[in-house]
Amino acid sequence: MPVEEFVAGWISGAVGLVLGHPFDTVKLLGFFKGMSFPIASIAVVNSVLFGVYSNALLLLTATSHQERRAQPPSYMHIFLAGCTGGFLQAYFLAPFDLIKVRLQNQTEPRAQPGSPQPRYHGPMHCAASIFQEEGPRGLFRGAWALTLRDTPTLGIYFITYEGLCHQYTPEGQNPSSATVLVAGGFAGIASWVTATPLDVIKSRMQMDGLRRKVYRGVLDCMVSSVRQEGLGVFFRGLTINSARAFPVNAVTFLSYEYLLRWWG
Ligand SMILES: CN(C)C(=N)NCCC[C@H](N)C(=O)O
Repeated sequence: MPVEEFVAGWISGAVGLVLGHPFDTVKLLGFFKGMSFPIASIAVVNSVLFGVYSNALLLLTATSHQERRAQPPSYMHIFLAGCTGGFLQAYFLAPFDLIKVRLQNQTEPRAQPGSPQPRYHGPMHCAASIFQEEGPRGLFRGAWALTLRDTPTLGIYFITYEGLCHQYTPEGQNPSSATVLVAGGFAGIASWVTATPLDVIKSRMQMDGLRRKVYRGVLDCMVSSVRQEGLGVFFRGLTINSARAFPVNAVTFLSYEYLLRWWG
């Protein structure tokens, strides 16, 4: 099994993460400032995503990353490989994402002196508290919604990237840096635009049960969110998600492509 894609996925994810960090802190109202935890999580998650995607394509088409320029896989194969990568990475992402969402939603640090202490003191404390209070399964709260969010949207991610590269690259050649940047950026936007409705639901499921349990499941969360807030609820965060997605995924794909070309 080729491992370069796992390593390239990790490094390129970290590069994208550094670029996206200011957007994340805006999105999180400045509460998720440390970089070591997101870098550790991206190491696992992006290497699983890119590694599984590439190895799934290898299984489906019997072509390596280098051979795929001369023999492009079908869009169906790209979509299936992307969905497989998205599905598997969701399970690695679930505990990291839960901790991120729980820390993001802590309002206490903004409060005045004398107000209650924050519930969690940092990522490790948050993980340990969830484990103690909710058991090991607690660390996977919202994982089902996360899987529903990531399985199809990562298929869309890779299909957009490969489709745009194919469109703007002469046959048999590698895409230029400009093409990779634009295709990567639009792949990020396409995946986040389609992921945003379930991203909203996923975050609600991850916060559910902290004080009391409100939702009976993903569907119940969707229905009651729409009943209370209207259809607009599914588009919360769409602008910031898309604005962040372009630069993050442009540099992620650029570094991924160049690392793989460099390693031969
Ligand atoms: C849930 N969605 C839409 C995705 N995971 N899309 C792929 C982009 C991944 C990249 N690290 C980012 O954070 O934009």
